[in-house]
Amino acid sequence: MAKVLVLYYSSYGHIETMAKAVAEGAKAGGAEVDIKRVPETAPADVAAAAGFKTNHDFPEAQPDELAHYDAIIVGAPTRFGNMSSQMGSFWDRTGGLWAQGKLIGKVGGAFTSSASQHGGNEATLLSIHKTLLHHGLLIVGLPYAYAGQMGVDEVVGGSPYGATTIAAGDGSRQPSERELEGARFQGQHIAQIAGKLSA
Ligand SMILES: Cc1cc2nc3c(=O)[nH]c(=O)nc-3n(C[C@H](O)[C@H](O)[C@H](O)COP(=O)(O)O)c2cc1C
Repeated sequence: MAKVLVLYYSSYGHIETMAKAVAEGAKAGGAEVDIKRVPETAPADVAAAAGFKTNHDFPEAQPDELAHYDAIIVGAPTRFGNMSSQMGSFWDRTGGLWAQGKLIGKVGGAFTSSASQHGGNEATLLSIHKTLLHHGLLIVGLPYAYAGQMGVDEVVGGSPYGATTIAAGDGSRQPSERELEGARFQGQHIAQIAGKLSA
């Protein structure tokens, strides 16, 4: 059975909701799944002023734990077209793992959230992909087999680079069922591939 880690950061809960859906899909794909978050790095006064979440459903990850998994699926909100600095800061602590090649050959994926439909969500996914590639992970996105990413009948996230959701400028929009289904699809797809590679 493949072991999958869903590793996320979320200021307002959108990515946390997506992380749960990714994990549901990975479980359906036959994997043993953990969900962990990376630590908040914003100063407490900045986090409070911006209304960042302080109650979290999942424990903090430690960099060394990444080596225990067959697949790592990373979720972080879009910040000026990049992964959030909290997630980047976590990966900045993985130099030791990189030096030992501990993550080479594992399966990786990315999902994100952005305020607007074209606010840089694909660029954010690629920013996560770059980090995973430097560590030697094999990148898996959200294939067009998930047809819910197509169509223009409603606002919908999702791209071949990974699952996404659109939060709106004030954060009022929550992940739609179609976006959550994309997250589940990506989780299941990655778990199935990791299962084959680790068999
Ligand atoms: C400093 C900062 C920069 C942001 N940059 C972008 C951006 O470039 N494009 C965009 O669409 N949304 C941007 N956003 C909105 C976030 O992506 C949005 O709050 C997030 O996706 C919500 O996910 P969360 O609830 O998991 O934190 C930014 C938010 C902050 C606080």
